[in-house]
Amino acid sequence: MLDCGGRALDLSRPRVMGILNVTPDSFSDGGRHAGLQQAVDHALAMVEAGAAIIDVGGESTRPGAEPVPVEEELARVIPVVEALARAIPVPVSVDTSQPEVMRAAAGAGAGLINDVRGLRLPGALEAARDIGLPVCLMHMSTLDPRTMQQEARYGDVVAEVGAFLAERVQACEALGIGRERLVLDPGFGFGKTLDHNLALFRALPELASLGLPLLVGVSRKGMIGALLGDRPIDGRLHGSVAAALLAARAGARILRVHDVGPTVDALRMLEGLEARGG
Ligand SMILES: Nc1nc2ncc(COP(=O)(O)OP(=O)(O)O)nc2c(=O)[nH]1
Repeated sequence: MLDCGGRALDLSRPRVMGILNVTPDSFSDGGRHAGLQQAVDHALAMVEAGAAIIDVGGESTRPGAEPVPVEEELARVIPVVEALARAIPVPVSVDTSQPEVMRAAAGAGAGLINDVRGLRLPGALEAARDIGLPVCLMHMSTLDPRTMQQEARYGDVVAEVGAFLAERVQACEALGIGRERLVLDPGFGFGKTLDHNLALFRALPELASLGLPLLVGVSRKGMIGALLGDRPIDGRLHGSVAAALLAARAGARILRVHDVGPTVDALRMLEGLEARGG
């Protein structure tokens, strides 16, 4: 059980994290939920469809994305976190690397920090320590989405991503952020080629053996399109659901997805059929 600021996230079985991008330029749904009411309505619909947590992001981190000024990220994210903390019964996570946004989001009622940069920006570790919420630590090859794909070079991607995550856990523990607050994420698509992503996906059981809950985010990403013969983004639903299902079977505990209903149904089928040995 993850204590998300007083709201529990039961990780005894795989859970779905609904993506709420309040950005104009996210790779698959930019601009769709930029208004406050649209954002709240979409979050409510995802909770209704079975999302166990809603992830609010104000900065696109797709390859090549331009950085967002902190003031702009705050303006996009904090009103939505405040509204959702009142409107929905499940935890709200904030997808940010900025310490100021982490602190403001915690004050606004966020229950988890989702940092694609693994608390590597100056002040991020201290902010995470101070606010006391659970943190998802994700691997990204550089700190900048504009360069991460150029830096997609590994001797052994699984070993190197695993070592990175272990190092970030140690950095957290050194500041008193206990393992019980940590979630790990190999960062699919963040400075990885297709082959790297496939190697990491196949190594999920190994990464799960690090002993901390795994978050997997492959929804609608390039690796899905590539495996479906360069399928465009709006044709990646079925592939995304299949990948989420296989990630859950491999040990992932949080599946970060755009399409909550189909993913929840797939996980329920997995649970029902496998639990009953069907
Ligand atoms: N922990 C975690 N967080 C993430 N945040 C954003 C994206 C990118 O997807 P999306 O938010 O849909 O796109 P964008 O970054 O363009 O907003 N992927 C992950 C992920 O794989 N893991």
